[in-house]
Order: sequence, then C-alpha cells, then structure tokens
Amino acid sequence: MRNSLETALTQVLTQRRQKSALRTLTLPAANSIDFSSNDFLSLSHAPSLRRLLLSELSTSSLPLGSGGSRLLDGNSAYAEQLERDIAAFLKGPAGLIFNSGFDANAGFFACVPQPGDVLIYDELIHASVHEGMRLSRAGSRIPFRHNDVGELRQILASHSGKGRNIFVAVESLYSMDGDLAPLQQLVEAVERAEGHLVVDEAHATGVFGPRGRGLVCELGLEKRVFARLHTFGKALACNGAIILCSPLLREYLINYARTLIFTTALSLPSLACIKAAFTLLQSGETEAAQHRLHDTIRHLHQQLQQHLPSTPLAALQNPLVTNTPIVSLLSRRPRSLAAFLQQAAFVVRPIVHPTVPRGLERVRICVHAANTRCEVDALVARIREWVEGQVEQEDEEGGAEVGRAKL
Ligand SMILES: Cc1ncc(COP(=O)(O)O)c(C=O)c1O
Repeated sequence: MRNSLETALTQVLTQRRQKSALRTLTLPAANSIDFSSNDFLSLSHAPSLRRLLLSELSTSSLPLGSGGSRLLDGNSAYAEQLERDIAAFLKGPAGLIFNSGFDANAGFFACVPQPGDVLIYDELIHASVHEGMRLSRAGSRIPFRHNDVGELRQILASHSGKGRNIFVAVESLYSMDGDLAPLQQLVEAVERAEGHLVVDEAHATGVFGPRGRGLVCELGLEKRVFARLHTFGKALACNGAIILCSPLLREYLINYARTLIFTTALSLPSLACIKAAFTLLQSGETEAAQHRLHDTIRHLHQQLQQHLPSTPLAALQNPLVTNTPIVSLLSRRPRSLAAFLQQAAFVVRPIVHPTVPRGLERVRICVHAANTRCEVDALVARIREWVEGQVEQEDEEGGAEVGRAKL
C-alpha cells in the first residue's frame, strides 16, 4: 500500500497532467534552430568565449572549488576584483556577485526593506522578486498594472511622506511580453516620491546599451536608480548575477542577504567564464553580435508585418514593441502552434497558465545574434502556414472568425 505522501504527490501531478499543465524536462533536438533560449548574443557557441575561458582557467592558480560561502572560505581577491571591474564597466558605485539572479533578487528583497516599509512592484515582475518579498518585513506589497506609470504615481502619492521607505521593483525588458519599461518616467515618478527604484536588467544585459551595458546605461540613468541587477545566465552565457548598489548597501547585503551568506560561492570556472564574457563586452568584441541581433529583430518584425495578415498581427502580445528580441504570439492553441513549429525543427515554447494569466497563453519567440534572415523567413512562413490551416479548419467547422484578435 502506498504511503499518504506518495498518494498526495501522485494526485497533484495527475491533476496537472489532466489540465495539460504538467511541467517536464526536455532535451534539445539535434539540428534544431533556436528561437527559444535566452542566449541572445549566441555567446554559448562563440569560440572566442570558450578560448578566453580556457586560457583564464589554465593561467589561474586558484583552486577550482570556492570551498565555502563568500563569508567563510569562498571569497577570493579574484572575485572581489571581478566585482570591481564589472561595477566600473556597468557604471555602478559598487557590486556584489550572487550565485544566480534568483538568489540576488530573493536575497535583496527579503532583507533590504525594513519593518513597515512599502514595496511596490510591476505586476509582471519575476518570480524571484516575489520570493524575496514573501520573506521581507515590509509592511505592504502593492502591485501596479504592467508599465502603468499613472497607476504607480497614484500608489506612490498615497504612501509617500509617511516616514516609511518606498521600494519600486521593475524589469527593464520583460521576459514574457518582450516590452521595455518606461524607465525615464519611472525614475521621475519614484524620485518625486523620494522612493528607491530597483531595476532588474536580466534580459537587457548584453542586448541594450553601449557594449551591452543595459537599458539604464543606454538612458544615462545609472545615478538615479537605487540598485540594478544584471544576470550572467542569459546573453552572457554564464551563471550568476551582480547587484550594483552603493558601498553601504553592499555591506548590508553581505551581512543580511541569506542567499549570499548560506550558500557555497561560485567556483573558479564560473567566475572565469563571467570574467571572459565581460572581457568580450568591454573590448567591444560583442558589438558586432549586438548589431546583428538588432538587425535580425527588425527583420523578424518586418516579416511578421508583411507575411501575417493584419488580423493575426494583432495577436502579438504588444504589436508596438519592435525593438526587443522577445516576441509573444498570443494564441488560443499555443501547444498546437508550438508543436507545428517544432516539427519543422524550430525550438519555440508554448507558455501557458499558470506561467501567464489565462487568456494570455502564447508562443514565445526569442531571436539571437546567430539566427539568419533565412531562418527568420522560414519561421514566419511556417507560422503563416499554421494560421492558414487554422482558418481553413474553422471554415470547415463553420466557425471561422477572421477578425479575432488571437491566432
Ligand atoms: C527578470 C529575471 N530576473 C531574474 C532572473 C533569475 O536569474 P537567474 O537565471 O540568474 O537565476 C530571471 C531568470 O529567469 C529573470 O528573467
């Protein structure tokens, strides 16, 4: 007879399976074309990064493993110098490396807001910020509608001037909708309320700004945000993340961020990879990839406009956004569309509830520096083929609605 825990676990997994919401691990198919990963600059496959990493590893005399937490045996002059170099490159006053962006956000939001403080966040903020907020001692946690600066101003007005610190958490490039935050307006609104703006640049790192420094640097706002997060796991093809902040906040995080204190620090191979990636960024070697990426982004949008009739174009989650590498195609049948594209060797993923709200299910497309125009053309042709198949099928069923807003 099964024990009760096994029965409970089996039950919830069965429910997920029945709702077609079961998460599974998949392996990349051979010879597939990546329109899914966050490897925006295609650095994962770049011989230059591999060469630099290997040379860094072979010349370093540090032990491979860090040996413990940064606060015990896991710290090194190598890690501290890397932090200083990255902070200088990204124009931050100081920096603190965490093992991942998840750890950085969770640790930061759990410990920085003081008892009674106010945490305001964009409703689409990443799960790692929620993780931290859940543990924080803040008095209130208030969402505002995605990118709605007007609503944020109202919330700020009703909480400012009451002697509490106000934190506002946003991302610069949102991972699901692929749109950018109106950072200039957000900075002004938060400054007026004497709040603290925290910007997560996870997806913008390497993609926006001079030499990939991110959107805050592109807009010259680096002195007007309280803290910034840059992660290394997406365009930089590494692991880990850095929080850019004042030296005082860095010292506070070293003392109170549990996700830094109670974990083994990054090993030498991880640090060396981060160093190699930033060497490429800093030297301008990734600029060509950054330009190629933006050229491919423009081409994808042109192709979508040209080859998908106007109605399905309304299916883009945000048709006005045409300069980011993430495009979301809203669909009532995201699994069918994704499977159709996957059969033609395109790696794309359906994104369904609970990752996105019901009714906003989608297929998320990410473009990369290494995607060719031919690959983009073939992808758009295949999407069009699927759309036409859907319309025909619905015609046969007597229910075609060419005017509907979703694919
Ligand atoms: C906006 C955002 N912040 C933070 C993270 C977490 O970063 P990491 O993958 O380094 O843990 C992610 C990654 O999915 C993200 O998309």
